[in-house]
Amino acid sequence: MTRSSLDWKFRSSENLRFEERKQRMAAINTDLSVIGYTYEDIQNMAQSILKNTELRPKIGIICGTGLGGIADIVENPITVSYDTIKGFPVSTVKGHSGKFVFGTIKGKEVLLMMGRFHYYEGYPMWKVAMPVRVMKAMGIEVLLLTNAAGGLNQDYKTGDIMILKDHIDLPGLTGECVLIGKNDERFGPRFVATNGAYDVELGKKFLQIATELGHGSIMREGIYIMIGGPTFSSAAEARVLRMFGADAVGMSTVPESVVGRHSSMKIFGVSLITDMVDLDVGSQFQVTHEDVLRTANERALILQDIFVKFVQQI
Ligand SMILES: O=P(O)(O)O[C@H]1O[C@H](CO)[C@@H](O)[C@H]1O
Ligand SMILES: Nc1nc2[nH]cnc2c(=O)[nH]1
Repeated sequence: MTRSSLDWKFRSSENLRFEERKQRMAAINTDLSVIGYTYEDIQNMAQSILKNTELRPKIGIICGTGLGGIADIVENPITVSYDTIKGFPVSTVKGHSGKFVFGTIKGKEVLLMMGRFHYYEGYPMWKVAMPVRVMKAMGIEVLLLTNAAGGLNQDYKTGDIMILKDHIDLPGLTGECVLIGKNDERFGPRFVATNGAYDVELGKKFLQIATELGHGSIMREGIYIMIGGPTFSSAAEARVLRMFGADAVGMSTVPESVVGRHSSMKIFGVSLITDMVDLDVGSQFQVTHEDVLRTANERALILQDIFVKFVQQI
């Protein structure tokens, strides 16, 4: 290689590095006022989805991992696949099929999200919960959140069903709150209280229905903590989460709950305890996504029975 071609190679790789550095700086200095979808984007998405149906449900359900079976109780379903909605993210996790389902449950109109978005999929936090704004724009007033979670409370068992009393937004506490960015007051206020986010009456109703159906012994009420994932917690980390006061851990729900609250929605949350988190440092037990899906599948019918009655009574 001649000296001049070597020079050229060196200079072009320097230029590349400079360009890369410039791009990185631009990303770091991203103007927060342009992050996210505008109010108009959200309205447009909502209107385009609603073109598929005459239904105008007020109850929205987000199905957790492996909990898409809730859709089996929907009568006359009309599905709208996420990939047909311009600007909508796509589901990438097994157990999240990636579509909206409109229909009725015992005559009551509902909208299901079969497939949510998680931070660990690579979506920025504001995108993870953006569909909640779309649901609000479609007329949803009551948001029912479901998830698969690991049990931290040692009194819990795999297969238990935990009604959320409260949550801990671990990403939010460490600077990844879903509401970071310029606030558009048409979505909700700049500052929003998140205490008391989970509707007490809805919680009581769910518990009562589950108990009447004979499932009282597996019902729990507790606190959900969100971690970013996709790693399941180490035993030492899980001990910290338990010390924080959490009863169950998962990688979702909290951003949706916060955005729902910001949008003045009534919120209910329920976790299926798909596995018990190992708190024993040194243990070789390794939970898998398949374990989570298996428990979700085993409890599908019970959750369906409870949801039929629950939705009827909202
Ligand atoms: O929270 P959902 O979506 O139910 O899923 C839970 O299950 C997955 C892990 O198996 C994680 O995504 C965790 O958050
Ligand atoms: N251990 C554990 N189990 C889960 N099941 C669903 N999510 C989780 C999680 O974050 N940790």
